[in-house]
Amino acid sequence: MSRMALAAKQGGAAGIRANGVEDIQAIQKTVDLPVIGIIKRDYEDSDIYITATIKEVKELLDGTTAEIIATDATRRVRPYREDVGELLNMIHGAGRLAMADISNLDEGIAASRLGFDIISTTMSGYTPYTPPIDQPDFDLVKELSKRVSTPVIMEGHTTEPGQVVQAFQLGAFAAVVGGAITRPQQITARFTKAVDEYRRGNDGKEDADA
Ligand SMILES: CC(=O)N[C@H](C=O)[C@@H](O)[C@H](O)[C@H](O)COP(=O)(O)O
Repeated sequence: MSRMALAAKQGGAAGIRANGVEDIQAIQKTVDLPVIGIIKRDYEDSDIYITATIKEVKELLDGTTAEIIATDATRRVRPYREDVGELLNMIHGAGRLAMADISNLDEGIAASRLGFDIISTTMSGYTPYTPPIDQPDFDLVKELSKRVSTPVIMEGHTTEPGQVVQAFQLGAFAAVVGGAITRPQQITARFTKAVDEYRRGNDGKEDADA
């Protein structure tokens, strides 16, 4: 992951969002970009998995110097019924910035009021009450940017550079791009899917002409 981060820096990225203490440490040794740190961990009593509890916040604070800590700030019940405000206070108490991963406008406004420093559209399409999407949630970026003074980050489902430009046009402060940069399997599948669709549409005729 540190080499991925270096490649992203060489490509002009302004920051890195990374998962896990070990990877973040390696990334911070390799690049001098600001880091958004998260820990993804599953819990049995909750669907929340991005920096879900105080434990993960503590691990990130103790184990890394990530400038920003992101946590799921959706309205879903947290593991052990913890309060997101507690996680926020811990992050601020350690002098770091807190980023709220939300899925809709209400959650974004609530996170901004609670004192989060950054609101991100990360969870749109992933909560049971938001429709599945195959492109960034531009409406959410636009509405949030109008309604909160907190910086808004567009994150999730980005596949094209033009979508990042669109985010800025709609008022975003920044964009986090994941799989389109870091997941070769996902990138390859976009190409093979396009070819498969073409072949199906032509009923295999292009093979006959070849
Ligand atoms: C929902 C969830 O777990 N999102 C995660 C958040 O850290 C990552 O797996 C995503 O890669 C990231 O949000 C960027 O999104 P995309 O890879 O679509 O550009």
